[in-house]
Amino acid sequence: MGLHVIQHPLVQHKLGLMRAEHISTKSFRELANELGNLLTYEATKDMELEPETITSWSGASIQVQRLKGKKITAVPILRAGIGMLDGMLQLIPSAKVSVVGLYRNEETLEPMPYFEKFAGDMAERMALVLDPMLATGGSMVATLDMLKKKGCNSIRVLVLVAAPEGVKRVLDAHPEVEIYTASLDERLNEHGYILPGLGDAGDKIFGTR
Ligand SMILES: O=P(O)(O)OC[C@H]1O[C@H](OP(=O)(O)OP(=O)(O)O)[C@H](O)[C@@H]1O
Ligand SMILES: O=c1cc[nH]c(=O)[nH]1
Ligand SMILES: [Mg+2]
Repeated sequence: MGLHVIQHPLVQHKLGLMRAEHISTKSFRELANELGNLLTYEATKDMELEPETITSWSGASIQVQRLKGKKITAVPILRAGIGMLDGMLQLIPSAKVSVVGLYRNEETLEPMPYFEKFAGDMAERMALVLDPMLATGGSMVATLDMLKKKGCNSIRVLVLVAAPEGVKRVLDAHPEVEIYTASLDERLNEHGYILPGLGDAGDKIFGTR
């Protein structure tokens, strides 16, 4: 499938609130987490279940469903991806967290790696990569390259806003990856910012603008 643009009304409403010019740090941060939660819900819709027999409250033996298969690691890309992490962990509280640190060189727009710390057994895990912005796609492709080097081959990407340029770059380099986003925006401006976009998501989440 490749790209999934989530049209759920709550997702679209919350993203619309985030686009306002004078949004506060508090509101932007809350909404990033709420959308992290809703995108996680959508991105895990097809997870496999397996039946298990348990003793229920009445003492009867009943069959229930439990999640089967791969363990999960959340992969927030520093800094801005941290803004979606709590929302994801509300739904998957037992997920391990692997952290990748990258910033974009403002002149060249190339990703500059500065940190990585992965969970164990990456080959056995499904990675849910978190970053509010998929712009040129450089940071995301660098992250996916790092994940694959660790043996991780089941990867889903969760971004609040995606530019067509970034989607193409990611899917050209990693065609099997699924991208979940609240919006496929119009384009990048001459500085590599997404239009209409959200502005600098990291600065808005951390209050450093
Ligand atoms: O698709 P790209 O062109 O690579 O741009 C997207 C990246 O840029 C932003 O991070 P930034 O470099 O601003 O770092 P920050 O999260 O620390 O603010 C954003 O959070 C992505 O990681
Ligand atoms: O629009 C953009 C592009 C990259 N990083 C951001 O925070 N915003
Ligand atoms: Mg930033």
